[in-house]
Amino acid sequence: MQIIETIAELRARIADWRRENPDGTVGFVPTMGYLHEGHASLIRRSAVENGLTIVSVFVNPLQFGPNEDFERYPRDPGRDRQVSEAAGADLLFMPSVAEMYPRPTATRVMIADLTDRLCGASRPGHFDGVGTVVSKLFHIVMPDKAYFGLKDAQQVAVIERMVEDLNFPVRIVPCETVREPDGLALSSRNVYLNAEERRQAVVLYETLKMAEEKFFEPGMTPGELKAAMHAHLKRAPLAETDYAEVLTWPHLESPADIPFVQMPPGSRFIAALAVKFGRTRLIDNRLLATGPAPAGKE
Ligand SMILES: Nc1ncnc2c1ncn2[C@@H]1O[C@H](COP(=O)(O)OP(=O)(O)OP(=O)(O)O)[C@@H](O)[C@H]1O
Ligand SMILES: CC(C)(CO)[C@@H](O)C(=O)[O-]
Ligand code: BAL
Repeated sequence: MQIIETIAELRARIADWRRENPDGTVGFVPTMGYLHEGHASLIRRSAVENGLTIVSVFVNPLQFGPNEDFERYPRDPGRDRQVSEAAGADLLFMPSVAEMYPRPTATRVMIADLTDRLCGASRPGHFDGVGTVVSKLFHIVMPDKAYFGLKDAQQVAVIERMVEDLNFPVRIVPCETVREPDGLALSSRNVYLNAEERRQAVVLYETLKMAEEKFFEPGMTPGELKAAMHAHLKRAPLAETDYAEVLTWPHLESPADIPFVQMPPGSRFIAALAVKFGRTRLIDNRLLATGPAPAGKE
Protein backbone atom coordinates (compact mmCIF):
# COMPACT_ATOMS: atom_id res chain seq x y z
CA MET A 1 0.00 0.00 0.00
CA GLN A 2 1.28 3.44 -0.90
CA ILE A 3 0.74 6.50 1.27
CA ILE A 4 0.16 9.70 -0.66
CA GLU A 5 -0.09 13.24 0.67
CA THR A 6 -0.55 15.38 -2.43
CA ILE A 7 -3.35 15.65 -4.95
CA ALA A 8 -0.87 15.73 -7.85
CA GLU A 9 0.77 12.47 -6.82
CA LEU A 10 -2.54 10.73 -6.19
CA ARG A 11 -3.79 11.76 -9.63
CA ALA A 12 -0.56 10.52 -11.23
CA ARG A 13 -0.74 7.10 -9.47
CA ILE A 14 -4.39 6.65 -10.47
CA ALA A 15 -3.66 7.67 -14.08
CA ASP A 16 -0.78 5.15 -14.23
CA TRP A 17 -3.01 2.40 -12.88
CA ARG A 18 -5.82 3.21 -15.30
CA ARG A 19 -3.39 3.14 -18.23
CA GLU A 20 -2.14 -0.31 -17.20
CA ASN A 21 -5.65 -1.59 -16.33
CA PRO A 22 -7.97 -0.12 -18.95
CA ASP A 23 -10.86 -2.39 -17.95
CA GLY A 24 -10.30 -2.14 -14.18
CA THR A 25 -12.51 -0.23 -11.76
CA VAL A 26 -11.48 2.13 -8.98
CA GLY A 27 -13.21 1.93 -5.59
CA PHE A 28 -13.02 4.81 -3.12
CA VAL A 29 -13.63 4.91 0.64
CA PRO A 30 -13.64 8.47 2.06
CA THR A 31 -13.10 8.67 5.84
CA MET A 32 -12.05 10.99 8.62
CA GLY A 33 -9.60 8.42 9.97
CA TYR A 34 -9.17 6.79 13.38
CA LEU A 35 -10.17 3.74 11.43
CA HIS A 36 -12.12 0.89 12.98
CA GLU A 37 -13.80 -2.30 11.84
CA GLY A 38 -16.69 -0.32 10.28
CA HIS A 39 -14.26 1.45 7.95
CA ALA A 40 -12.42 -1.83 7.35
CA SER A 41 -15.65 -3.47 6.16
CA LEU A 42 -16.06 -0.72 3.53
CA ILE A 43 -12.43 -1.08 2.42
CA ARG A 44 -12.68 -4.89 2.21
CA ARG A 45 -15.82 -4.62 0.10
CA SER A 46 -14.17 -2.16 -2.25
CA ALA A 47 -11.10 -4.42 -2.53
CA VAL A 48 -13.31 -7.36 -3.52
CA GLU A 49 -15.29 -5.33 -6.06
CA ASN A 50 -12.51 -3.25 -7.68
CA GLY A 51 -9.00 -3.56 -9.06
CA LEU A 52 -7.77 -0.47 -7.20
CA THR A 53 -8.99 0.66 -3.78
CA ILE A 54 -8.25 4.17 -2.53
CA VAL A 55 -8.92 5.24 1.06
CA SER A 56 -8.82 8.89 2.09
CA VAL A 57 -8.22 10.08 5.64
CA PHE A 58 -9.05 13.74 6.04
CA VAL A 59 -10.67 15.47 8.99
CA ASN A 60 -12.56 18.07 7.01
CA PRO A 61 -12.77 21.37 8.91
CA LEU A 62 -15.59 22.58 6.66
CA GLN A 63 -18.11 20.10 8.06
CA PHE A 64 -17.56 20.98 11.73
CA GLY A 65 -19.50 23.75 13.45
CA PRO A 66 -17.59 26.38 15.50
CA ASN A 67 -18.40 24.65 18.81
CA GLU A 68 -17.87 21.11 17.56
CA ASP A 69 -14.95 18.74 18.02
CA PHE A 70 -12.70 19.47 15.00
CA GLU A 71 -9.64 20.15 17.18
CA ARG A 72 -10.04 17.15 19.44
CA TYR A 73 -11.35 14.71 16.81
CA PRO A 74 -9.30 11.51 17.37
CA ARG A 75 -6.35 11.07 15.02
CA ASP A 76 -3.96 8.12 14.69
CA PRO A 77 -2.22 7.95 11.30
CA GLY A 78 -0.22 4.84 12.27
CA ARG A 79 -3.35 2.88 13.04
CA ASP A 80 -5.02 4.23 9.88
CA ARG A 81 -2.12 2.82 7.83
CA GLN A 82 -2.36 -0.59 9.49
CA VAL A 83 -6.15 -0.90 9.21
CA SER A 84 -6.22 0.29 5.57
CA GLU A 85 -3.45 -2.04 4.49
CA ALA A 86 -4.86 -5.08 6.33
CA ALA A 87 -8.30 -4.45 4.77
CA GLY A 88 -6.84 -4.38 1.25
CA ALA A 89 -6.39 -0.70 0.34
CA ASP A 90 -3.88 0.01 -2.44
CA LEU A 91 -3.49 3.76 -1.95
CA LEU A 92 -4.00 5.74 1.26
CA PHE A 93 -4.53 9.44 0.63
CA MET A 94 -3.72 11.57 3.71
CA PRO A 95 -3.71 15.22 2.62
CA SER A 96 -3.12 18.15 4.97
CA VAL A 97 -5.73 20.88 5.37
CA ALA A 98 -3.42 23.19 3.34
CA GLU A 99 -3.31 20.64 0.51
CA MET A 100 -7.11 20.37 0.34
CA TYR A 101 -7.82 24.06 1.05
CA PRO A 102 -4.76 26.12 0.01
CA ARG A 103 -6.92 29.20 0.48
CA PRO A 104 -10.40 29.71 1.93
CA THR A 105 -12.73 28.02 -0.51
CA ALA A 106 -15.14 30.46 -2.14
CA THR A 107 -17.11 27.62 -3.69
CA ARG A 108 -19.48 25.40 -1.73
CA VAL A 109 -21.66 22.52 -2.80
CA MET A 110 -24.94 23.11 -1.03
CA ILE A 111 -27.51 20.35 -1.13
CA ALA A 112 -30.74 22.22 -0.50
CA ASP A 113 -33.05 19.23 -0.07
CA LEU A 114 -32.79 16.61 2.71
CA THR A 115 -30.41 18.69 4.83
CA ASP A 116 -32.74 20.80 7.01
CA ARG A 117 -33.66 17.88 9.25
CA LEU A 118 -32.00 15.22 11.45
CA CYS A 119 -28.23 15.93 11.64
CA GLY A 120 -28.60 18.86 9.24
CA ALA A 121 -30.90 20.63 11.72
CA SER A 122 -28.59 19.96 14.69
CA ARG A 123 -25.41 20.79 12.75
CA PRO A 124 -26.11 23.82 10.52
CA GLY A 125 -23.76 23.89 7.50
CA HIS A 126 -22.53 20.34 8.16
CA PHE A 127 -23.82 18.88 4.90
CA ASP A 128 -22.49 21.83 2.85
CA GLY A 129 -19.08 20.90 4.23
CA VAL A 130 -19.62 17.23 3.43
CA GLY A 131 -20.95 17.98 -0.08
CA THR A 132 -18.01 20.29 -0.80
CA VAL A 133 -15.26 17.92 0.36
CA VAL A 134 -16.86 14.84 -1.20
CA SER A 135 -17.17 16.73 -4.51
CA LYS A 136 -13.49 17.69 -4.32
CA LEU A 137 -12.50 14.12 -3.47
CA PHE A 138 -14.63 12.70 -6.29
CA HIS A 139 -12.99 15.10 -8.75
CA ILE A 140 -9.53 14.16 -7.50
CA VAL A 141 -10.06 10.37 -7.39
CA MET A 142 -12.69 9.96 -10.12
CA PRO A 143 -13.78 6.58 -8.70
CA ASP A 144 -16.16 4.16 -10.38
CA LYS A 145 -17.69 3.27 -7.02
CA ALA A 146 -17.66 5.01 -3.63
CA TYR A 147 -18.47 3.24 -0.38
CA PHE A 148 -20.42 4.92 2.44
CA GLY A 149 -21.69 3.49 5.71
CA LEU A 150 -25.39 3.45 6.53
CA LYS A 151 -24.62 4.46 10.11
CA ASP A 152 -24.53 7.93 8.53
CA ALA A 153 -27.73 7.22 6.59
CA GLN A 154 -28.64 10.87 5.98
CA GLN A 155 -25.16 11.37 4.51
CA VAL A 156 -25.83 8.47 2.10
CA ALA A 157 -29.15 10.02 1.03
CA VAL A 158 -27.58 13.48 0.61
CA ILE A 159 -24.57 12.21 -1.36
CA GLU A 160 -26.79 10.09 -3.61
CA ARG A 161 -28.87 13.17 -4.32
CA MET A 162 -25.78 15.28 -5.04
CA VAL A 163 -24.36 12.63 -7.38
CA GLU A 164 -27.66 12.47 -9.25
CA ASP A 165 -28.12 16.26 -9.42
CA LEU A 166 -24.55 16.97 -10.56
CA ASN A 167 -24.07 13.87 -12.76
CA PHE A 168 -21.00 12.56 -11.00
CA PRO A 169 -20.03 9.38 -12.90
CA VAL A 170 -19.80 7.31 -9.72
CA ARG A 171 -21.95 4.63 -8.15
CA ILE A 172 -22.62 5.10 -4.44
CA VAL A 173 -22.52 1.82 -2.53
CA PRO A 174 -24.31 1.98 0.86
CA CYS A 175 -22.83 -0.48 3.37
CA GLU A 176 -24.30 -2.09 6.49
CA THR A 177 -23.44 -0.74 9.94
CA VAL A 178 -20.84 -2.76 11.85
CA ARG A 179 -21.56 -3.06 15.59
CA GLU A 180 -19.94 -3.95 18.89
CA PRO A 181 -21.11 -7.25 20.43
CA ASP A 182 -23.71 -5.36 22.55
CA GLY A 183 -25.09 -3.59 19.45
CA LEU A 184 -23.43 -0.15 19.74
CA ALA A 185 -22.53 1.06 16.24
CA LEU A 186 -18.78 1.41 15.81
CA SER A 187 -17.84 5.08 15.57
CA SER A 188 -14.58 6.96 15.97
CA ARG A 189 -16.31 9.15 18.54
CA ASN A 190 -17.03 6.16 20.83
CA VAL A 191 -13.52 6.73 22.18
CA TYR A 192 -14.77 9.89 23.93
CA LEU A 193 -17.16 7.87 26.16
CA ASN A 194 -16.23 7.10 29.76
CA ALA A 195 -17.03 3.63 31.14
CA GLU A 196 -20.51 4.50 32.41
CA GLU A 197 -21.44 6.42 29.24
CA ARG A 198 -20.21 3.49 27.16
CA ARG A 199 -22.40 1.11 29.19
CA GLN A 200 -25.46 3.31 28.68
CA ALA A 201 -24.73 4.01 25.00
CA VAL A 202 -26.27 0.66 24.10
CA VAL A 203 -29.60 2.45 24.58
CA LEU A 204 -29.41 3.66 20.95
CA TYR A 205 -29.30 0.12 19.61
CA GLU A 206 -31.93 -1.12 22.07
CA THR A 207 -34.28 1.75 21.19
CA LEU A 208 -33.97 0.95 17.49
CA LYS A 209 -34.51 -2.76 18.12
CA MET A 210 -37.64 -1.90 20.10
CA ALA A 211 -38.74 0.42 17.27
CA GLU A 212 -38.39 -2.36 14.72
CA GLU A 213 -40.52 -4.69 16.85
CA LYS A 214 -43.21 -2.05 17.42
CA PHE A 215 -43.19 -1.13 13.72
CA PHE A 216 -44.83 -4.48 13.01
CA GLU A 217 -47.50 -4.13 15.74
CA PRO A 218 -51.04 -3.73 14.35
CA GLY A 219 -52.23 -0.12 14.45
CA MET A 220 -48.77 1.39 15.14
CA THR A 221 -48.40 4.85 13.56
CA PRO A 222 -45.24 6.90 12.87
CA GLY A 223 -46.19 9.37 15.63
CA GLU A 224 -46.65 6.60 18.20
CA LEU A 225 -43.38 4.99 17.18
CA LYS A 226 -41.52 8.27 17.55
CA ALA A 227 -43.03 8.77 21.03
CA ALA A 228 -42.02 5.22 22.00
CA MET A 229 -38.45 5.92 20.88
CA HIS A 230 -38.27 9.11 22.96
CA ALA A 231 -39.63 7.23 25.99
CA HIS A 232 -37.20 4.33 25.56
CA LEU A 233 -34.18 6.64 25.39
CA LYS A 234 -35.07 7.93 28.88
CA ARG A 235 -34.00 4.54 30.26
CA ALA A 236 -30.41 5.77 30.04
CA PRO A 237 -30.10 8.56 32.63
CA LEU A 238 -26.97 10.01 31.01
CA ALA A 239 -28.54 10.16 27.52
CA GLU A 240 -29.75 13.51 26.25
CA THR A 241 -31.87 13.08 23.13
CA ASP A 242 -30.96 15.38 20.24
CA TYR A 243 -33.53 13.81 17.92
CA ALA A 244 -35.56 10.63 17.57
CA GLU A 245 -37.42 10.60 14.28
CA VAL A 246 -39.37 8.35 11.95
CA LEU A 247 -39.15 9.60 8.35
CA THR A 248 -39.61 8.15 4.90
CA TRP A 249 -36.51 6.60 3.32
CA PRO A 250 -34.69 7.83 1.28
CA HIS A 251 -36.61 11.13 0.90
CA LEU A 252 -36.56 11.87 4.65
CA GLU A 253 -40.10 13.26 4.69
CA SER A 254 -42.58 13.13 7.57
CA PRO A 255 -44.96 10.26 6.82
CA ALA A 256 -48.74 10.52 7.14
CA ASP A 257 -49.66 9.56 10.71
CA ILE A 258 -51.73 6.53 9.76
CA PRO A 259 -50.99 2.94 10.81
CA PHE A 260 -48.00 1.46 8.99
CA VAL A 261 -50.16 -1.55 8.04
CA GLN A 262 -52.37 0.77 5.98
CA MET A 263 -49.43 1.96 3.92
CA PRO A 264 -48.51 0.26 0.63
CA PRO A 265 -46.32 -2.84 1.05
CA GLY A 266 -42.68 -1.97 0.51
CA SER A 267 -43.02 1.59 1.93
CA ARG A 268 -39.63 2.42 3.42
CA PHE A 269 -38.82 4.39 6.56
CA ILE A 270 -35.88 5.33 8.69
CA ALA A 271 -35.98 5.35 12.48
CA ALA A 272 -33.10 7.68 13.31
CA LEU A 273 -31.48 8.78 16.57
CA ALA A 274 -28.91 11.30 17.72
CA VAL A 275 -28.10 11.16 21.42
CA LYS A 276 -25.59 13.08 23.49
CA PHE A 277 -23.60 11.64 26.36
CA GLY A 278 -21.95 14.70 27.84
CA ARG A 279 -20.22 16.37 24.88
CA THR A 280 -20.24 13.17 22.80
CA ARG A 281 -22.93 12.97 20.15
CA LEU A 282 -23.74 9.52 18.78
CA ILE A 283 -26.04 8.62 15.89
CA ASP A 284 -27.65 5.39 14.74
CA ASN A 285 -30.64 4.32 12.70
CA ARG A 286 -32.65 1.39 11.40
CA LEU A 287 -34.23 1.12 7.95
CA LEU A 288 -37.73 -0.34 8.04
CA ALA A 289 -40.13 -1.48 5.31
CA THR A 290 -43.82 -2.35 5.36
CA GLY A 291 -45.02 -5.54 3.79
CA PRO A 292 -44.58 -9.13 4.79
CA ALA A 293 -42.71 -9.13 8.13
CA PRO A 294 -39.18 -10.52 7.88
CA ALA A 295 -38.61 -14.06 9.17
CA GLY A 296 -39.01 -14.24 12.95
CA LYS A 297 -41.17 -11.12 13.18
CA GLU A 298 -44.59 -12.69 12.50
N1 LIG B 1 -19.96 1.24 12.26
C1 LIG B 1 -19.85 1.49 10.98
N2 LIG B 1 -20.21 0.57 10.06
C2 LIG B 1 -20.10 0.83 8.74
N3 LIG B 1 -19.63 1.98 8.23
C3 LIG B 1 -19.25 2.93 9.10
C4 LIG B 1 -19.34 2.74 10.51
N4 LIG B 1 -18.87 3.85 11.12
C5 LIG B 1 -18.54 4.72 10.15
N5 LIG B 1 -18.75 4.17 8.93
C6 LIG B 1 -18.58 4.81 7.64
O1 LIG B 1 -17.23 5.13 7.41
C7 LIG B 1 -17.16 6.31 6.62
C8 LIG B 1 -16.26 7.29 7.27
O2 LIG B 1 -16.87 7.71 8.48
P1 LIG B 1 -16.13 8.47 9.64
O3 LIG B 1 -14.67 8.50 9.35
O4 LIG B 1 -16.83 9.73 9.95
O5 LIG B 1 -16.26 7.44 10.84
P2 LIG B 1 -17.19 7.41 12.07
O6 LIG B 1 -16.77 6.29 12.90
O7 LIG B 1 -18.60 7.52 11.58
O8 LIG B 1 -16.78 8.70 12.81
P3 LIG B 1 -17.68 9.67 13.63
O9 LIG B 1 -17.47 9.25 15.01
O10 LIG B 1 -17.04 10.92 13.19
O11 LIG B 1 -19.08 9.61 13.18
C9 LIG B 1 -18.58 6.84 6.49
O12 LIG B 1 -19.11 6.43 5.23
C10 LIG B 1 -19.28 6.15 7.62
O13 LIG B 1 -20.66 5.99 7.42
C1 LIG C 1 -17.67 11.43 3.92
C2 LIG C 1 -16.68 12.12 4.83
C3 LIG C 1 -15.33 11.43 4.78
C4 LIG C 1 -16.49 13.56 4.31
O1 LIG C 1 -15.59 14.25 5.11
C5 LIG C 1 -17.21 12.19 6.27
O2 LIG C 1 -18.39 12.90 6.35
C6 LIG C 1 -17.34 10.84 6.91
O3 LIG C 1 -16.32 10.35 7.39
O4 LIG C 1 -18.45 10.25 6.93
N1 BAL D 1 -19.37 10.50 10.13
C1 BAL D 1 -19.87 11.77 9.69
C2 BAL D 1 -18.85 12.85 9.79
C3 BAL D 1 -19.06 13.82 10.91
O1 BAL D 1 -19.65 13.46 11.94
O2 BAL D 1 -18.64 14.97 10.76
